[in-house]
Amino acid sequence: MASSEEEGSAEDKENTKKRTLSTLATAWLTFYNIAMTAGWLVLAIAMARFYLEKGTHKGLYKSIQKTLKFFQTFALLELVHCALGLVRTSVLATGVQVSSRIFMVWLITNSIRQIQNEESVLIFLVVWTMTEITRYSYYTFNLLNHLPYFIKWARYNLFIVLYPIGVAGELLTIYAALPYVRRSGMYSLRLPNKYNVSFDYYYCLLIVMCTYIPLFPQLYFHMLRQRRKVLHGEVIVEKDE
Ligand SMILES: CCCCCCCCCCCCC[C@@H](O)CC(=O)SCCNC(=O)CCNC(=O)[C@H](O)C(C)(C)COP(=O)(O)OP(=O)(O)OC[C@H]1O[C@@H](n2cnc3c(N)ncnc32)[C@H](O)[C@@H]1OP(=O)(O)O
Repeated sequence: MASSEEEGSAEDKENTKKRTLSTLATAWLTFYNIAMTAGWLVLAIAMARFYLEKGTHKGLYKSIQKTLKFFQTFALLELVHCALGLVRTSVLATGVQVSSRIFMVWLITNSIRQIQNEESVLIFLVVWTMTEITRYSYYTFNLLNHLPYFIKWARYNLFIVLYPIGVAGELLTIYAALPYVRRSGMYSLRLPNKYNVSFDYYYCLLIVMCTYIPLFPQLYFHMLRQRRKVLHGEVIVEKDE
């Protein structure tokens, strides 16, 4: 049987391990959030400079695409943070949010050059940039225990208008892509083929557009609940947590 001294030292070791892990997690998250805030700030400055110099949004996507692809893809780490339990966040909401962004960047805007100059692309780019600068700076200052109220306010109020505008920009962009996808048959597999499988990217896009109808309200109401919790101190139990 272990003596109470041995039990005490095992408990101490366990506590030290937990503290080290929590310090490492906080250090990593602080680094991650600072890097992401900086990345989206770089994007904001690049977009503003492009517009001031050229006086048009045409060509803007091409000029910022590398930075956008890098930082938006880096956000896949948010799923890892959830999976490892580093953040107390909704896995479902994070999964939908991140996958739809990756989808928009890689499988729509990056893949279909003809739509890159659409106004709708500018809309979601501006909205995403405003959202992410606010969100990541909120997380950073929160971790450092120095959260200015205006950042907290912005994080839990701006989304009320930015979310619907961003979603409208995304849906209009997918809609603009439809004729090009239909004409080119891109990412589609027609029968007959050796796998005996058919896939039509055009119909896939129509389905993705339809999935916004049930999924977007879920995200929006999730954020409204977070808002009530953070700004008004209400205790809320999330179903998937
Ligand atoms: C394969 C094809 C798929 C296609 C699917 C199509 C379906 C599409 C449906 C709709 C898509 C929406 C599209 C979207 O791209 C549109 C826009 O973004 S428009 C712009 C406006 N957007 C927003 O405002 C985004 C809002 N969303 C979010 O903030 C998050 O992504 C979300 C996951 C939705 C919510 O975040 P969360 O649940 O994490 O809430 P909190 O921020 O309050 O955080 C909860 C706690 O976790 C801590 N946390 C989270 N992350 C971090 C971090 N990185 N570092 C440190 N701490 C973190 C946070 O502080 C909270 O902790 P505590 O409770 O202790 O304070």
